[in-house]
Amino acid sequence: MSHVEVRDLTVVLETRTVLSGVDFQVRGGDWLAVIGANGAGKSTLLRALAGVLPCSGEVLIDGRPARRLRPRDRARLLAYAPQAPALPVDMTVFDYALLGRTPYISYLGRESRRDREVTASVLDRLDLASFASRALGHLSGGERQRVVLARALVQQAPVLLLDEPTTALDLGHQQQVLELLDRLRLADGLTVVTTLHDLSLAGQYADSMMLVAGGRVAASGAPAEVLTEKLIGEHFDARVRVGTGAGGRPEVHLERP
Ligand SMILES: Nc1ncnc2c1ncn2[C@@H]1O[C@H](COP(=O)(O)OP(=O)(O)OP(=O)(O)O)[C@@H](O)[C@H]1O
Repeated sequence: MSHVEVRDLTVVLETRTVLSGVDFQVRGGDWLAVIGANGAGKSTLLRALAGVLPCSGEVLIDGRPARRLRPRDRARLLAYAPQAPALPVDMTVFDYALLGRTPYISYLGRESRRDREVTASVLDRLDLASFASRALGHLSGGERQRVVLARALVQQAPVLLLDEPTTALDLGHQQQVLELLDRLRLADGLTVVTTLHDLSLAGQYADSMMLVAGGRVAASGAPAEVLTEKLIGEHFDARVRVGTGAGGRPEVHLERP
């Protein structure tokens, strides 16, 4: 299990400070849901954690500064699924997902039977086995989103960073993906950080939540501490009613003004 600690994370893009002084920790095997209004800085946070954006501050994985890791070692620890990456349209689903094995394949080497087995098994768990030889350009939005997630899972890293992993998915596939992540977390001790716009879903699955507003942490804690009518009203400019669902977890309902 890998513990993630972030200290004073700051990201400046062009001349704008998009994230400022962000501190948080995720215990190994826990699920943190990052929420916030459009433009709050959620994707930027995940990209900075994934090491694809320059940032200041510190990202520590099990106490080791991520910036000092070689890209290959970092990729074995952290897998990142962006929201809507540009995909090579002619590449097959299988070959794209297999790219997740890159950190395990030696330079100029070829993938092993195990690499192909891991890839096939993840595609199967995401209902993508029958798409394996299909070109990425010939997929629906939800199928593409599952393929991006598949590539991240194929990486078998102990920390998963997922940017809005369910936005394009139908209800059944949302449930399938979130349940799969939860099972992997419980069985393999994966540490999961997701951004999620669906606040009720976030509240159902996350151990802890962090509300980001204007590039800063506005609130963090257990789902019931973050999903309050007051905080949601203030930071999303939305009128909601927060009820209590299964297991005492908060459920957020939009109310007509
Ligand atoms: N290259 C850039 N240069 C300057 N500002 C940028 C750049 N990229 C993103 N931003 C700004 O940074 C802010 C945070 O963007 P980010 O994508 O992290 O938001 P988000 O919380 O993920 O939003 P959403 O919910 O809409 O996906 C936004 O105001 C965005 O316009």
